[in-house]
Amino acid sequence: MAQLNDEDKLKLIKEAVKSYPDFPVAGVLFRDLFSVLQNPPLFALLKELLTKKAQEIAPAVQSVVGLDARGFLLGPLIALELQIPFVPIRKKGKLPGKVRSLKYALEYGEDTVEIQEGAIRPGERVLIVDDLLATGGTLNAACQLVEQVGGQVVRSMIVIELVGLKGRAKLPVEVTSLIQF
Ligand SMILES: O=P(O)(O)OC[C@H]1O[C@H](OP(=O)(O)OP(=O)(O)O)[C@H](O)[C@@H]1O
Ligand SMILES: Nc1ncnc2[nH]cnc12
Repeated sequence: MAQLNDEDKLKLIKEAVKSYPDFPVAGVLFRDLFSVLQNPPLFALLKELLTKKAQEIAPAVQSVVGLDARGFLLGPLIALELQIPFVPIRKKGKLPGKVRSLKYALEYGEDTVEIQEGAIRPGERVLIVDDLLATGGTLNAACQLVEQVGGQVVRSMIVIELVGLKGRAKLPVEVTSLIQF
């Protein structure tokens, strides 16, 4: 795969994302990144592209924040490669110690996400990573939470952007997506 350019690599990754109509509810076309992770050469390409992109869009970033749950599959790969801390944002009730919480609206209903106090130093330059951007509610809540504990969100990055849902319009920070549907 060494002779492929980045565009070719992204095309292969996009082709490997399996789509499931009407999951988890009728009317949703579910885009499943796990089908890429189940293919080691493609997973390696994804890791390479994410790390390269992170260095490009967020120079001097000091920590990577990943979102529960699928952001935990990607964020640590980047953080380890860049030798900076990985910090999780989890759904309510999963993180020990003192936490800061934020409730946010979903398409239907609401959810709460949390971060550990002290996980990010004041003024720290943060890159937020997740697998997918749909309505933008989750990523927007994550940006707010990082700012509330004193961090500075310099950029966010996701693998899959569902363009039709216009999630990026909801975000206070620029978002970079590798592939778009
Ligand atoms: O842009 P939004 O409309 O907020 O949707 C995007 C979020 O939805 C999915 O997570 P989900 O909440 O399904 O959790 P999971 O990763 O635990 O499956 C996805 O991994 C994003 O985090
Ligand atoms: N269509 C979708 N596919 C996968 N994950 C999602 N999270 C929110 N919408 C999604």
